[in-house]
Amino acid sequence: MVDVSNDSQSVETLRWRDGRLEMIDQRVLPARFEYLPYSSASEVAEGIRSMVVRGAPAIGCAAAYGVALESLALRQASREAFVAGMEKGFEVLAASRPTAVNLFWALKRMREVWEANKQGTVDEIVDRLLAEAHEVSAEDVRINRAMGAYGAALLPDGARVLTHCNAGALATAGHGTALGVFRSAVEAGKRISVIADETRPFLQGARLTAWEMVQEKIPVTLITDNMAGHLMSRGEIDAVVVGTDRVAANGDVANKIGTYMVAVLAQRHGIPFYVACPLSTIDLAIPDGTAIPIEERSADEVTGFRECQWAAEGVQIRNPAFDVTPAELVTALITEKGVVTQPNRENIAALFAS
Ligand SMILES: CSC[C@H]1O[C@H](OP(=O)(O)O)[C@H](O)[C@@H]1O
Repeated sequence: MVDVSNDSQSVETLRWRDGRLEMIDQRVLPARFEYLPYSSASEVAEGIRSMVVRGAPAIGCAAAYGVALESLALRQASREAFVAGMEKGFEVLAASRPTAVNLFWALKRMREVWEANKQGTVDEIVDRLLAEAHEVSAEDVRINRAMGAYGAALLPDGARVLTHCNAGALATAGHGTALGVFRSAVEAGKRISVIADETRPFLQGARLTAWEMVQEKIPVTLITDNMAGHLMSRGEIDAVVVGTDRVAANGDVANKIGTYMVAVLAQRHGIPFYVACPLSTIDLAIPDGTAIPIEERSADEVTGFRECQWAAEGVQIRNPAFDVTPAELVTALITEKGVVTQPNRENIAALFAS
């Protein structure tokens, strides 16, 4: 049992140690808890692509550090090689995964710092980029706590809340988005219990959400993905809270594959379906969910898990990693600026204007 049950924060998904980034290897949790070291943009990009780190906000934080690491790695290069290397670093990070908009939000933010400082000395550039990367992560935790407080107010004492995938501390720089709502509810004295979908094929629910909740002694029950409807029909689920990877301007929500099914079932049973959504995950440039790029991952994530392969040889495989829940199925978006009920183009735009 790893001791993460301290008062100040949940598990530290990413950390800066001795001039390099370290990230928890989420591919091997809960069997092993270990940090892997990163010293360049390309290494971080591979960590994002292979899901050492995953979850929209965590991906954004990792990418921000990837840019800062690249400037450190190029410190001794000629000015021309430094600039060329930095551009390559932005490019390789942007190509790591397509759906989570936080990746592109973070890279845009780091590029603004790069453009504003690239006439300065290399040391000045490195310092400014690293300071911004630290701020992206520190801000993420503050945002998650603000969002958590708004979300906690929506949950009645004793609520049994279903979540899908992992939108926890492991998907962020800390506290979590959907799981941040649960943490904030518990901090507010509410006796909520969590029902976690295992979330095939990468099993973020069984491996990550269950682990986070057990570590912090928040009651959690694991179910397979095909059980949610049955529990809802038996009145055993009071609310659903999930995270998101990208929300379109009209409120359509991209999230882990299987979320759409949960949303349809929730509507069928009159159960509120909430999406914990930092503003950094809303993409106003995308008009609706049909324009959100859906990542298709490798077949071997479906055919088995590590050494254990169960699918018939030669079978065709699909592995879309996300799906889109139409805005009309979303009861409310929970953001750091408040709760947006029945999200639509107008009230989302108003969020940014407020
Ligand atoms: C708080 S964002 C978490 C979000 O990211 C997950 O996807 P992945 O594990 O593939 O990065 C999933 O969609 C979660 O809801």
